[in-house]
Amino acid sequence: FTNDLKSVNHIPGMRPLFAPFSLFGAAFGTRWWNPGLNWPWEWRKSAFFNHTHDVISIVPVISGGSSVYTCSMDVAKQILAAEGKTQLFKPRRIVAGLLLWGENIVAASGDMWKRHRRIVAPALTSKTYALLIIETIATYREMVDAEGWRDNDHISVTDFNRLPRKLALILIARCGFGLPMPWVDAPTENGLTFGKSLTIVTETVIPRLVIPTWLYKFPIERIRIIEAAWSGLGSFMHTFLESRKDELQATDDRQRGDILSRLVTAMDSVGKVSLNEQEVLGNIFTLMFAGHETTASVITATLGYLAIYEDEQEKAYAEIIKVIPERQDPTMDVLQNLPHLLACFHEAMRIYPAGVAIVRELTEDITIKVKRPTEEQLTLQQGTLVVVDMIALHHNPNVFSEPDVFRPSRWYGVPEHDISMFGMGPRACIGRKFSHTEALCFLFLFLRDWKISVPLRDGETRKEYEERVMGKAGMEGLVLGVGPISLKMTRR
Ligand code: HEM
Repeated sequence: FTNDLKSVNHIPGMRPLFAPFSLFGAAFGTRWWNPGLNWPWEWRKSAFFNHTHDVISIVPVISGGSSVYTCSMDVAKQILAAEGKTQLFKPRRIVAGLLLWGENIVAASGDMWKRHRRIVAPALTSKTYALLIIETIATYREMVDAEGWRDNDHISVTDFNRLPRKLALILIARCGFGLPMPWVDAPTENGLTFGKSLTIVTETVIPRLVIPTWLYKFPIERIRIIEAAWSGLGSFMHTFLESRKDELQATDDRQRGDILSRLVTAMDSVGKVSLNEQEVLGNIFTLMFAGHETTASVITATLGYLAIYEDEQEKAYAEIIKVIPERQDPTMDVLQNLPHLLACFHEAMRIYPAGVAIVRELTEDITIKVKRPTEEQLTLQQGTLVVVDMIALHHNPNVFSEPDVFRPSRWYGVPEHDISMFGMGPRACIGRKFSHTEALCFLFLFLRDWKISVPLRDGETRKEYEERVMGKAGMEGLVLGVGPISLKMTRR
């Protein structure tokens, strides 16, 4: 413990029994003696001594390694700017959940990361975004039919969160990989639909890591279903990849524009632009995780806030009907011309930054400048685990005034590369445009057709509702999201 304190330069902070990223830490939940997994949300105001400290340390007394956390934009930028040289590394134990299918862009470090990024980032092209708009419109219509909304003028939906989650998974599957995934799909031999298997797989990464393999032999229904979903999907993906390879070889059609065709093409290349089959699979699954829960969680939060703040909703509606008065469907030009709606999406993302933590291990000492509590230089030692706490950073009153207030106008005119919720430096998100296109297109269609409000309890004010419902956030799968929200919808 004394050595651990020394390794983090005695920076003040928490001294819990278990480290947050350790097995015991995660198992016990958030209590005063154990931060657990939800402390970044629950202690977002207090953890950094009410934001009077730019950095804190967490040094566990019983088990787990020590770490240094920051809630400062300046410090985060100083640390992440070092990426691409040699000073940062993604610890394998932290990204283990992302390695279940193979090496990939999110989990890799150093030269391996450069190779993956060089291939995967350019695989998202203008053709991908054009397809995404077409598919978002089609999927929205499928959803309206399947949910029975077409002939109703007044609708109440509980647990609205499941709808954007399903929409986003369908869209990344269809547009990224050409995978067949309708809103309502047919069951297969083992009773699991393709969509259901994919959903189970994306939701059970942590159980899959923790459950020992021998337990899969026992007749426990829940575990049997998890196993069936993982193995069924594994063999499906293998066959699917083989057939796409044959298709591409037969037609030499390398210009299809979906992400998978680009990745499969990299299997034929050599050196700095090549991937093997396991790496292609690894990237497919990683993009599916990174590309659906994040955007879905922010779409839900945006609608949750717009239902409470009706003035912001009316402003968004006015913007929508101004760009397309005849209720036509949106095009890319139209979607790029919705500054208020985009600002609403960014503000919901600031309050719930879906990517909660940027985690790196230092491969050499680095010296950073901090401002709080006093201006000084601080040396962080090689081997230190450094975490940018995205929740504390985006709720830091030194960066965002009145951070608890939903105020979209704070994002007007902010350049794209300053939208910090997508990360910073060379490893910032490659899916920003994908996420913007999908979210704006869906929000456009939804708000054009429906006026939304919230089901208040008797005598409850909107402010009280906001505290009761929007204050309850937590980890959903691998990302932060608002708890279940209900919406009342009235046809426009
Ligand atoms: C609201 C939506 C999203 C948010 C808030 C978000 C957030 C982030 C953040 C914070 C990072 C940096 C992580 C780090 O440095 O460790 C990141 C990286 C990444 N994101 Fe996103 N993301 C979103 C949507 C997407 C989508 C739609 C895709 C894919 C289609 C995607 C793919 C990726 C990938 C592949 C990386 C890793 C980049 C690298 O390491 O080089 N993300 N994202």
